[in-house]
Amino acid sequence: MSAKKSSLYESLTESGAIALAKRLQLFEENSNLTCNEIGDGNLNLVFKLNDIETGEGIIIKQALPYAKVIGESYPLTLDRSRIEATALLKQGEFVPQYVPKILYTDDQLAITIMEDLSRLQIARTALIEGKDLPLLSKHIGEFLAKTLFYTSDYGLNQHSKKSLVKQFINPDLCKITEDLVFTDPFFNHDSNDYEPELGPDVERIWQDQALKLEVAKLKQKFLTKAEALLHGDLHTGSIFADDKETKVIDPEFAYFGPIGFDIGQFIANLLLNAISRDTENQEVLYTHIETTWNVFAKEFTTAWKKDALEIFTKVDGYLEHVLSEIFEEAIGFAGCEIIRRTIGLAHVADLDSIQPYEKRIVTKQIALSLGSELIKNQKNITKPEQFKEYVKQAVTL
Ligand SMILES: Nc1ncnc2c1ncn2[C@@H]1O[C@H](COP(=O)(O)OP(=O)(O)O)[C@@H](O)[C@H]1O
Ligand SMILES: CSC[C@H]1O[C@H](OP(=O)(O)O)[C@H](O)[C@@H]1O
Repeated sequence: MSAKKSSLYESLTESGAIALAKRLQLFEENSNLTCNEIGDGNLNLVFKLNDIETGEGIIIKQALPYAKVIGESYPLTLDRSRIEATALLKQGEFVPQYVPKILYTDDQLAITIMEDLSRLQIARTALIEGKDLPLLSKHIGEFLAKTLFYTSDYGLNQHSKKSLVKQFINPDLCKITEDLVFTDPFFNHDSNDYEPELGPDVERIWQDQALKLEVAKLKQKFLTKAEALLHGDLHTGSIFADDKETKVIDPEFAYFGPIGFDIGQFIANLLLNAISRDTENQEVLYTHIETTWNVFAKEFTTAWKKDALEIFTKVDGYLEHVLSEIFEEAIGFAGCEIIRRTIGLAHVADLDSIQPYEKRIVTKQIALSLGSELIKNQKNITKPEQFKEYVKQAVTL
């Protein structure tokens, strides 16, 4: 079986990508172009085209009718390309400074052509190399506050919100998250992938009924709480950054879900990087986590006070209630992301590149313990400053 595709669809080759770019007059007809397929993600093709003389470049991203990392046995809708391009354009209305410029889209060919961001570095790689990325959390806090507030029922009128929800019905990609983040890691499922030394720790997770009850509640929120237009996969591999600039890419998992999910995924990936470091180098990550939340809360509050449309937003205590629910859910979602990145199908280089092997195993044990603690203690962690304490507690378990 394969995903539905139009008769116009064909997957691009490097020479096909050059021909397309010239046909679209994105370069001069006689320009001398190079093209390389550079996709290192799990799902799509990414072609980087450069003009040899001027150095100018563009990126052509194309969805395949299946998940690249698994192969044709895992059909996947091409509609994710439309969703990704539409989400980038929508986010660009609120925070153009934090998303790539879109040059062209074609839903039939499942193609998005965008600005080449190669001047920046993928944040995960930069953090693994020990870079600080000083503005990362300030920028992501603002990205989160504005994209989430202005697509929520607080910031949109009822009809506009519903019509936007219709454009972002994304069942295939949501199913991946429902399975890989919220289900498989908590059961003995074939998709799980972990070192044999982690067997007893994994078994403990599968047996932990209190943990599984909390995961069930979080999964239910992911399934039903259409609060705002999420990025849907906001890990540090979906962010380009340097010391001054930040750009968020790859929102093909976008759908209307709980605001805390985007925040939780980002925080989880900062924590995964933190625990991969020696203790003395972890502080910068905890500061990033605090800043992400503080900037998010400040910008969300500003938008609420300035632009809220919902009449109840004027009621004392409602904003505080909404923010504390978002925070609590973010902690729980962060715990699920940490566990799935440790023992599920899709790992992260922060953990998998740790040497020697014994240190990698110990760090993964810490990750599992930390993920479980966050899920079970959502209600007790009420401030971002408390993360450090919980990590320390998890390390000593
Ligand atoms: N706009 C861009 N500029 C430069 N490189 C990009 C751009 N978009 C994607 N890439 C490269 O392609 C890789 C995969 O892109 P991504 O959108 O994450 O694909 P996938 O959807 O398969 O995960 C990124 O890690 C990055 O190296
Ligand atoms: C079979 S998809 C696994 C995993 O990959 C996605 O990430 P990315 O597109 O950035 O490579 C997403 O996190 C999925 O859970």
